[in-house]
Amino acid sequence: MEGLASLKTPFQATPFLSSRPTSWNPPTQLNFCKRSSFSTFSVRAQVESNDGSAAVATSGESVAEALKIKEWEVGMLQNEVAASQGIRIRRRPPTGPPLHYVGPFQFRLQNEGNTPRNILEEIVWNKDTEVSQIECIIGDYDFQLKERKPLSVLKKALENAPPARDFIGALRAANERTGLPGLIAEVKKASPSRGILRENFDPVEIAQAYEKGGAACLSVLTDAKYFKGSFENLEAIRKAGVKCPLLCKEFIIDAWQLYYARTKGADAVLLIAAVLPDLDIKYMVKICKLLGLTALVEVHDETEFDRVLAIEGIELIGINNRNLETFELDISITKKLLEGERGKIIRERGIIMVGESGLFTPDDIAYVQEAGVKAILVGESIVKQSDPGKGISNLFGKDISMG
Ligand SMILES: O=C(O)c1ccccc1NCC(=O)[C@H](O)[C@H](O)COP(=O)(O)O
Repeated sequence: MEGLASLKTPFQATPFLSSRPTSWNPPTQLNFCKRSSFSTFSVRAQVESNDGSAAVATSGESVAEALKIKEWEVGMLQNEVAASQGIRIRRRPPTGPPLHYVGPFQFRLQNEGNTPRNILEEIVWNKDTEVSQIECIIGDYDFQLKERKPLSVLKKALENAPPARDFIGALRAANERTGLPGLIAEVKKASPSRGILRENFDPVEIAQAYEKGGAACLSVLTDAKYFKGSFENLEAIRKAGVKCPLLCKEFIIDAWQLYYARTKGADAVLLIAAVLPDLDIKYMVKICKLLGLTALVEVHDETEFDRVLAIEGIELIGINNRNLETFELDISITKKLLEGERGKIIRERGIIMVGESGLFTPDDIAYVQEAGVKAILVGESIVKQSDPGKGISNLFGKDISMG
């Protein structure tokens, strides 16, 4: 550990939040990352030291470091805002910014708090790295979003995107046609809680089987690292002529992802209240409306549900029966959240409720329908079947296809 002290830069970010410590905790671990590809600016950056004195950085390296410090500060502010709304998921690791470079490696001294507290937090931290395209090795995984394009380029690409289709309309129509909750059938190869769900995974074939089997809409996993999904899958399903509207099942943390999803043919996106502060949800719901995307806002407990109900303009809310921090499944969560005053508000506003996760039998469907959902999101129980279309009739206990 002694040797690590010599890696410390004399300059650190000026603390701007009263609750934040003015210096880093003692390092417990050394993290090696591939050096990020900051361009070397010839501008001057001002960085303040712990004692408040300012220093001017002229080299590209120091500017890059100053930028990273600022980026880290923004992340910490996001964590504080989220925590004040009862959000347990921290947007970024609470470690200090990188402190030194040696050769092609960037050294970062880590605090004990740098370990994600649960799988959802790990996914979010990974997504933050992916989306901001900081090339980095996380464990043995070296990922970079292949197609990070500036927003101006994405906006241009929107002109050629296939038109957005009516996701809620499709769910309502299915519900009216069958008298059962409209099905959002999930195209998912793997998940953190269940591992590989289907070895022989052909997304287009599965999507077509779901459509034929009576699904109203599809949910397509696009996260690569934890779900073995991709935007190529989403695009391929859309291009294959599947008519069911498509939900891009992604961990959205940045509005850029909404534009990206739309250019790839998504009709709807998932916004997770356990991850996104209120202001982000409000802002993203507005962008979704501008893009013609439907926002499915997902909650898991009363606090999240009340936060979402306080936001105007939300038309589709999912109750996830799976606790994404512990993987625990309990379909009575749907019933619990829809009882009493909250259920009344939902009915008055005509919001469509979606029961998500852990639905395997006709009894499960009847239970959540009785609780008040007009739609369900189902993955495991149907994607694992050799014929996923047949999986749908098994799930409902009858054939719900159009015939
Ligand atoms: O399913 C997981 O392991 C998981 C872990 C962390 C974040 C999200 C996760 N799942 C997303 C979902 O909730 C499901 O894919 C979806 O609701 C379908 O659930 P199921 O029918 O139980 O496959």
